[in-house]
Amino acid sequence: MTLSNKLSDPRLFRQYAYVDGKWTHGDGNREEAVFDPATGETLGHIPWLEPHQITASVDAAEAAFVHWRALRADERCERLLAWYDLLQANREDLALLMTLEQGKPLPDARGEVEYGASFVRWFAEEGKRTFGETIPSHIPNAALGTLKEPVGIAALITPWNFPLAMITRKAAAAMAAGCTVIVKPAGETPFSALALAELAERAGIPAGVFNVVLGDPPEVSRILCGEDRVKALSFTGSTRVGRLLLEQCANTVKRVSLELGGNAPFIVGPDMDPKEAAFAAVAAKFQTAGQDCLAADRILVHESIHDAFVAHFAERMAALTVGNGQEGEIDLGPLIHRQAVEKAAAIVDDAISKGATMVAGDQSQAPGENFFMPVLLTGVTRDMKLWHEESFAPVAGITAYADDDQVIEMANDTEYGLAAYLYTHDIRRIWKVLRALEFGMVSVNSVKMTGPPVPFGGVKHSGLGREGGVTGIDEYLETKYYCLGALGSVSGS
Ligand SMILES: NC(=O)c1ccc[n+]([C@@H]2O[C@H](COP(=O)([O-])OP(=O)(O)OC[C@H]3O[C@@H](n4cnc5c(N)ncnc54)[C@H](O)[C@@H]3O)[C@@H](O)[C@H]2O)c1
Ligand SMILES: N[C@@H](CC=O)C(=O)O
Repeated sequence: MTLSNKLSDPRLFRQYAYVDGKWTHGDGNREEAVFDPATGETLGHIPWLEPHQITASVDAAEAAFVHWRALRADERCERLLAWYDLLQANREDLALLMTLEQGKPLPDARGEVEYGASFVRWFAEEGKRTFGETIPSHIPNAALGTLKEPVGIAALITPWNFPLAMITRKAAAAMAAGCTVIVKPAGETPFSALALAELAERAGIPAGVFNVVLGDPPEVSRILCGEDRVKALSFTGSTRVGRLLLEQCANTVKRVSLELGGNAPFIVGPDMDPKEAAFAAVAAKFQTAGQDCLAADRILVHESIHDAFVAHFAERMAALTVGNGQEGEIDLGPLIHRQAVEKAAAIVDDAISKGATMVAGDQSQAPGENFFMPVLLTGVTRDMKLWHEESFAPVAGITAYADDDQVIEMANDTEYGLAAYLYTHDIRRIWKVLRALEFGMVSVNSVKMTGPPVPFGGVKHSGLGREGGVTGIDEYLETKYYCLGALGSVSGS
């Protein structure tokens, strides 16, 4: 059965790029296969656009910008809300597409569709609140103030782990601000992006406002980052590629937003119930099979409850089911590809060779070549890759600590600064640790921390800027200051 036959609406499965409102194939006959990571089956093919076709997407976005920015904010809001309604109405198909190309369990994929759609609704509304300000004038008979104006064309480059929400969190903000966008999704998961384009068209988003380009990643990004007409780049992905793109944007002095890697500490205080904390840590570590920028990568547990915590963690972890995300009650789907499995195995081997203890994680039970069974390691130390690198795999590492000062220092001992978790009910400890953590987001006694009202983003090498929340739209707005002089009757009010 082909993929389109599995969908209620077969037209949501597109194997073309989407430029200027047209489904487009590559002029050079280059293409890429897309696989189901659970089965290795080929789901379809996508074209790689040629350089002149990427430039044509910029032409289209430039032409569309003139009209899109001229709409009233409430007119853009109406179209974005129509898009939101279509995402909701097609939730099942979008979730199935996502599970097939990304591997995450269907309930998680449904959750991501909901999550991704929520950004469209949020920014549809926020677009109506891009207020400028009135500035009390220090210049005689002048009126001073600011206007908020769209920056122009935004290039949005996104990863495979959240194939839909990482696009809508950027695109909805940019489009609500009056910008036009060129999306370059990850080659592993293009079909969610293309379904978004199909639904954008049905929602009445004009041609050229939302474009999806496909191609060789370095080639596409070199063109988009080097294009002077592209005024903003928003990238979500690895720190390695983020650094590269930041350099590429230097010549054209673009607005750059970067949502990069994480290496989240999960700190458990001595006052915590070890079972409650261990169950929370399992949830924070294994979502999306550990392929999550918020994954609890370094679990730091007070020495007084360490052994009990490890026992509860192992018990909860043993109950996790691993398998094809389309089937039944699955907790963990496959990793995205075989290289990810090999990287996970190497990180585990490295930790064991440096003295970590493997409590659980029998890979002979893996249900396929892209699957990695959850691993629990104790005695993790700073010389191990598991401490410094984002494993992006279901590998949990636990380290004991002695006091708050030590755990703060340990938690901050990473180049990353995206998210941190803190589990304790001691308000003094909460305040002290929360303030001392060098992370953009700190979640206290809660695994869930994200959503549309939240300013999502990191410090240090985890990125630049914030997405979502009331400030997320600012990434796509310029502030224009005005001074209206010689007004005669106006004084400095
Ligand atoms: N901070 C966040 O909000 C957030 C959210 C999701 C994922 N991430 C991060 O994303 C990473 C995982 O995603 P990934 O493996 O897709 O990341 P990646 O950096 O390999 O790829 C991200 C995007 O960049 C493109 N790309 C890859 N190599 C490129 C190159 N040399 N030049 C130009 N473009 C290139 C890819 O095609 C993809 O579209 C993790 O580090 C994760 O933490 C961060
Ligand atoms: N889970 C994150 C994405 C990171 O990979 C989010 O909620 O945005």
